Amino acid sequence: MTAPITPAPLRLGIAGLGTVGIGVVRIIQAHADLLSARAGRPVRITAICARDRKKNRDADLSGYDWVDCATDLARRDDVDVVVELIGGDEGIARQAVELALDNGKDVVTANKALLAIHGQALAERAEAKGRLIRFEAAVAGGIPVIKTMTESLAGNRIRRVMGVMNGTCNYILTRMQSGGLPYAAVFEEARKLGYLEADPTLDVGGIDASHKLAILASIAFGTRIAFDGVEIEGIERVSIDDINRAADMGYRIKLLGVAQMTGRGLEQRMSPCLVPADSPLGQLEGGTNMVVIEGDAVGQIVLRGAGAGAGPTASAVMSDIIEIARGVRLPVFGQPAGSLARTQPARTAVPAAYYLRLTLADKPGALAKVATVLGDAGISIDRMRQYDDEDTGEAPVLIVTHKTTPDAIDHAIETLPSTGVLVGDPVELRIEEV
Ligand SMILES: NC(=O)C1=CN([C@@H]2O[C@H](COP(=O)(O)OP(=O)(O)OC[C@H]3O[C@@H](n4cnc5c(N)ncnc54)[C@H](OP(=O)(O)O)[C@@H]3O)[C@@H](O)[C@H]2O)C=CC1
Ligand SMILES: N[C@@H](CCO)C(=O)O
Repeated sequence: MTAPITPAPLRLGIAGLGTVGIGVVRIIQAHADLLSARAGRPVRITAICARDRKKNRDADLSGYDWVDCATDLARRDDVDVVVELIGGDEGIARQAVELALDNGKDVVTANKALLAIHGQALAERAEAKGRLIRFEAAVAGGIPVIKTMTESLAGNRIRRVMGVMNGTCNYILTRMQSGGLPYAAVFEEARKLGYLEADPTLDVGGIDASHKLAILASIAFGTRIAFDGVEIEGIERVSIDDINRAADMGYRIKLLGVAQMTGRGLEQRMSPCLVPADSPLGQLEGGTNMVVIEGDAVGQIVLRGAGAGAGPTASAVMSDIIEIARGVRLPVFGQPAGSLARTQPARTAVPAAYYLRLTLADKPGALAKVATVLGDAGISIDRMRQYDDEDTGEAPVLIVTHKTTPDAIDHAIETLPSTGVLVGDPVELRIEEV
């Protein structure tokens, strides 16, 4: 009698044993049988790598070979897939990924920065070598948005992709609202909770979310990743006054990414926007992410879930590993890299309503002068509220416009100081239809 043939295991080399890396190790250790059944073959870690070998990682790593340099994983014969969980768009992460592809290994990564900057070159490299790069965890953590777009929605022409893709910013904005706290205080709170990236500008400056948006736009529109084409504004200038006054008008402020293809080119913008408080995006609390995809056949899809953290992010990494173990082989961005179109970046021209917060000198005719500037720019006022000046001699005024163009708003903002009635700079935020 012949013994049953055991399928060859898929052998992993894991580079990076931090939040996500250890999360992956834990899932593989806890669910070995389940993974094997679903993948059709065992999934094994053969070698691991991090910076500090002596660090207590609260996990049993004794069964795996330790290598001192991540590129060594890419050189090993007993590694089929290099799982890059170090981070950063340059340095060792990039070297390990490139070497892995060159040495005939597939790559799984959660590294949105690397993909946003070098995604096209890496995809071409992978395809030239007949290898894969999978990156479900790179966008919106545990939310399965990459597979949804490349597989489930492959029959659609995508009209628009938008969403909240940075949990830290959403935490800060919702916490400012719930606690009535200023930005600086909540920023400090987020730092103490360990929510901020080592370089916090990546979060609050909107860069991390823009990396993710650029990746989604490439898949959605069949275009080469164009991170440079994202118009980026972070949340640093969002004040507690804006949070409160937007709430008065029935809105929430979110760091919102929007990508859509227009006749003029690809619009990609990441900026604080107002959304209706009762909309799914408006109700998104804390570190949760949400991605909204609009396809011509399917209509609107809303995906919501944890955008970060060991479990959710490792869950997404595992989905890629199982996909490779099953033998599913898809082009990196959903179609061959050579067929991805070059695009022109296009500045947003889609009309929207706008929120304007102005502080005026509290004197006769001040409001009339503002109304004249707006009228001359072709901007019609929908709603307006003047707040108590508390004897300061100043009048805080909030205006919600009817839909108008970004050019008209820019023109009005440039012209308003010439009225001589403005105290400080006006604040202008787009109100996004969702
Ligand atoms: N944390 C999250 O929730 C999410 C993270 N990601 C992405 O996942 C990736 C990993 O993130 P995360 O786990 O949070 O990061 P961590 O900072 O927690 O872990 C990074 C790991 O990389 C190791 N490392 C750093 N430099 C080197 C080096 N030169 N050689 C070998 N190893 C090195 C570190 O080693 P040591 O431990 O010894 O210092 C550490 O184990 C990043 O690309 C991140 O953007 C994506 C979605 C969510
Ligand atoms: N800094 C990121 C981590 C997940 O990508 C966030 O806050 O969403």
